Amino acid sequence: MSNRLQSSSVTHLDLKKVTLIQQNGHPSINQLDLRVNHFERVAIIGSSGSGKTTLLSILGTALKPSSGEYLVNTKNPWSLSREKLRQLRTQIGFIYQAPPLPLKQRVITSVLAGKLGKWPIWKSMLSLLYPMDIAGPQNILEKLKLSEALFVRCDTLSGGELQRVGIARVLYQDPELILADEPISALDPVLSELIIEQILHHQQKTIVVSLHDVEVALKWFPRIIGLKEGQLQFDLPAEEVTEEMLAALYSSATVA
Ligand SMILES: Nc1ncnc2c1ncn2[C@@H]1O[C@H](COP(=O)(O)OP(=O)(O)OP(=O)(O)O)[C@@H](O)[C@H]1O
Repeated sequence: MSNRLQSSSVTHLDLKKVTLIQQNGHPSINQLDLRVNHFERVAIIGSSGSGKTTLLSILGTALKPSSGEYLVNTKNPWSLSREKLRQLRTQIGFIYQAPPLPLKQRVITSVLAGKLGKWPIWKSMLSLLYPMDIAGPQNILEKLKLSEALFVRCDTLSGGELQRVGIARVLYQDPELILADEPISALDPVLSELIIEQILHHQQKTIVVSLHDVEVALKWFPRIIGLKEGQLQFDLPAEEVTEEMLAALYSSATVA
């Protein structure tokens, strides 16, 4: 069996009436039905607080639904053994708005950490002390216009540079599912386009990205999900999203 089709492979994702209630009793995601198919490219748009990060966190198994069902390849990840869930998570890469990188760490170590879940323990431990691969991270950082940062410490980088280190780490991880939360929030328009292109570069991945930049979403993603108050406002091919739909999505009027 090929490496890409192990039992931990991520082929499709299903949310069935999923609700996520926060500690304050507020539902960030409310009765959401959604299916994401293998190798799909999906952009989630919606105003601040509409639930984009929460939805991505559920898809990435960082948050467990309060009710409803989340299935990865027809299996509930929360019913898997600890080891199976760990294996599944090695196939999920999460790109954060502000990546939680140890600031004293060198960039190369932070990028190599993308493989920690996939390498044997001895190699992972050694890579924290001595880079086990230089060409791999260098190659990815070059594509993200950050090759000069390979050996510098993360605390010497700007917010946009740090954001790209977080992206490099996930690209180095080479997961089957990429979830990206506002991956271009700290980048200028030229870099934003380049980075989105790099994230989408590999055809054999399922990619779900939240974006505030609607133009970028419509230009690069064939499927657009409009989220409002934790519910689907629309789920359409990009070419069918109209100005009126966008105006309603970002208006303060509440969901009926
Ligand atoms: N830990 C938490 N405790 C309580 N409420 C939370 C928590 N995290 C998020 N929320 C609330 O859940 C809702 C959805 O938040 P979420 O971060 O998913 O939105 P978002 O669409 O990603 O917002 P943004 O575009 O500003 O990043 C918001 O009302 C937010 O205040």
